[in-house]
Amino acid sequence: MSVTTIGVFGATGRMGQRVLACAATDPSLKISAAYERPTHPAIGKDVGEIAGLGAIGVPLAGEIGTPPDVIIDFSTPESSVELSKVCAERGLRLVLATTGFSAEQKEVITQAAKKTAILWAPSMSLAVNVAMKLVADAGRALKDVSSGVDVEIIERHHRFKEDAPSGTALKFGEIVAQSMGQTEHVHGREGRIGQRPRHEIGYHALRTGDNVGEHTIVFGLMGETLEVTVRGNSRDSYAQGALTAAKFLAGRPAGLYSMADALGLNA
Ligand SMILES: NC(=O)C1=CN([C@@H]2O[C@H](COP(=O)(O)OP(=O)(O)OC[C@H]3O[C@@H](n4cnc5c(N)ncnc54)[C@H](OP(=O)(O)O)[C@@H]3O)[C@@H](O)[C@H]2O)C=CC1
Ligand SMILES: O=C(O)C1=N[C@H](C(=O)O)C[C@H](O)C1
Repeated sequence: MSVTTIGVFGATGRMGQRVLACAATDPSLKISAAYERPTHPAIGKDVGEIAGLGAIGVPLAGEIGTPPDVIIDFSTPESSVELSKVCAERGLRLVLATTGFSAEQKEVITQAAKKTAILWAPSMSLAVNVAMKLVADAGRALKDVSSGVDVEIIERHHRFKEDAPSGTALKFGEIVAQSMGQTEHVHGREGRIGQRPRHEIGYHALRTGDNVGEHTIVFGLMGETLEVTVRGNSRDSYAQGALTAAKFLAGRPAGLYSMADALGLNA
């Protein structure tokens, strides 16, 4: 059996710890490194201890020393962008799961993927990526309904989330616009007086408690409503997806890959 070595960037965060925990039980993976910012108070401590797994012999590092086969990143937009530049310079493969990028930051990542293999997805979840296919199909089927179809996207996440709407909600909106042709993306309805125009997609973000992530795409027709909903029950859905992505990416040439590639959903 071939073994893929991974390094986890943002290792002490909510997602970083679940990635470490899931990887530790997978014999086809070896955790060889874990990173945080160089000034992080836990630098040098065993990351297994930090993640509640017991010691695994991997100290938390502030920089990339001997590189793993693939780095998995769940951190912040600023640190992810810097990481993508380092990966491009050193030819390191990167699973990039962070969300909340500006247009300029997205361009830096896109350029980095010309020099190394980057799998970039706002959701590593299998169910979410299958839902993306369903939503594209629904959009194509409903695009020409003469009385019009209104699309609104509702997402719910935990109170600690720092970006809104979620990267996944924005991706769902992109997919809907590609399949149906809406030209405007509207966030909330306050101050929007008058009837709803047809050419917009509405986004609504809720932040409550410890919700690990829910997305509902509402297609409102005259006389009926179609909704596609995905609910995360545990962060392990994203962590397992990121590990699948790392195994897929190992040994790949430079380029920008998606979760649909890793899951074989493009076939
Ligand atoms: N694609 C997907 O499937 C998913 C994506 N996400 C996204 O992943 C990101 C992280 O989420 P979550 O784990 O909840 O967030 P957390 O805030 O819990 O974790 C982020 C971690 O990144 C660390 N970090 C910050 N700066 C650096 C740096 N320069 N170098 C290394 N590490 C750094 C933080 O450290 P410190 O605390 O010191 O700042 C923290 O430990 C978010 O953008 C989220 O939206 C989340 C779930 C699923
Ligand atoms: O911050 C989170 O938690 C999540 N973020 C991602 C997003 O912004 O889409 C993915 C998932 O929904 C969890």
